[in-house]
Amino acid sequence: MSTRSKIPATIVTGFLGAGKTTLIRHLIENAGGRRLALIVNEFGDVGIDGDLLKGCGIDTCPDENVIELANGCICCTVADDFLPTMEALLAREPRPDHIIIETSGLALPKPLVQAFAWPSVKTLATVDGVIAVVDGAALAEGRVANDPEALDRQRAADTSLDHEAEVDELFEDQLACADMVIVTKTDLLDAAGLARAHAAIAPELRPATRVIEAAGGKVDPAVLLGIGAAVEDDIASRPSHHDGTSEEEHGHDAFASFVVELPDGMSPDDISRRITAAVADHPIYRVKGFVSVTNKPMRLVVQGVGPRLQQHFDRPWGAGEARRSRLVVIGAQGLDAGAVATALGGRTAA
Ligand SMILES: Nc1nc2c(ncn2[C@@H]2O[C@H](COP(=O)(O)OP(=O)(O)OP(=O)(O)O)[C@@H](O)[C@H]2O)c(=O)[nH]1
Repeated sequence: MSTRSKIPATIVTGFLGAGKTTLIRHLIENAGGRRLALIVNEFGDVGIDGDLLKGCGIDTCPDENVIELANGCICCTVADDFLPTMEALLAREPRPDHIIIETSGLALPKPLVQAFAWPSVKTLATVDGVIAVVDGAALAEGRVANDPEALDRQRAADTSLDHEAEVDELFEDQLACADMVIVTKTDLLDAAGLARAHAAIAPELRPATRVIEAAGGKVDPAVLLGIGAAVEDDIASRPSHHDGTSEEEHGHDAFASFVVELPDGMSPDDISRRITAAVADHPIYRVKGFVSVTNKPMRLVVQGVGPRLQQHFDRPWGAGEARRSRLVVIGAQGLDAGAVATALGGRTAA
């Protein structure tokens, strides 16, 4: 048994586009000297979130402390990807003070918590808390995280699948596992919208779960870290729709993901118009990526969550960096990659 104290780890879960990366970015920037290590998992195989979290220029969170796991959903690859990564991280000197794990928006948090009961991890680390991030604006509009009309069109086209049930179950699992819930995007909400968002999550919460509101991910790290829940010892009190199911039955088959490569010369307005049209016509939950705009030295970050779209230039393209324009698209199973790529004015990347 190690005489050293266990390293606390915080699992940040939440549906696609809820605001996990934004919350973690603020946390890194305000970590107050704590040495943080991040494990970032994405459903698609292009690491957008990891890239956004790297290069934040904070000494206590250098790039090598941001580890990307982009081979699919972390909850399905626990033994192959997550455990070896954790073991390597726990062997590092100096040890991190705290580990933050951002799951993909489609991940179930519980299998990840269970990994902390593995002997190689249990003696060295503990789950300090599970934080579920929920999209307050989407909840206020009466959608968990998706566009109900697009889903209805999809269901009409494919009656064998119940995508809404999959999304709802995932949402409920993420909330039922949480020690703390962050209701994001409150800057977009009035008091009535905020009340609707709270009402939508209330039935899913365990009695002790704290709910915090946030705009722009601004939550004091002292609130997020140090919950001390030792979640791996309390797993039985966190019900899941997927208890007793195998990895194949987690329901990720209900989702599709691909990358669209855009040609040079598209303007931010072109891209915005095209994404808006594609989201209106196809069951797309999430679009995100980096775009090279002609004659602009800066990289354009494109973020779509359901019908809501944001763009900003984040940093100059590096000297030796290929200026590629690539968007990750995540949607319901059966999403027509070719048709979406055409609607976006590009082609699917190999
Ligand atoms: N207006 C507003 N936008 C927000 C807020 N938090 C996040 N966003 C935006 O929502 C979009 C998604 O935010 P992310 O932080 O990338 O969400 P995520 O949960 O990490 O997304 P995935 O990893 O793809 O599941 C981005 O365009 C953010 O700028 C907020 O508090 N207010």
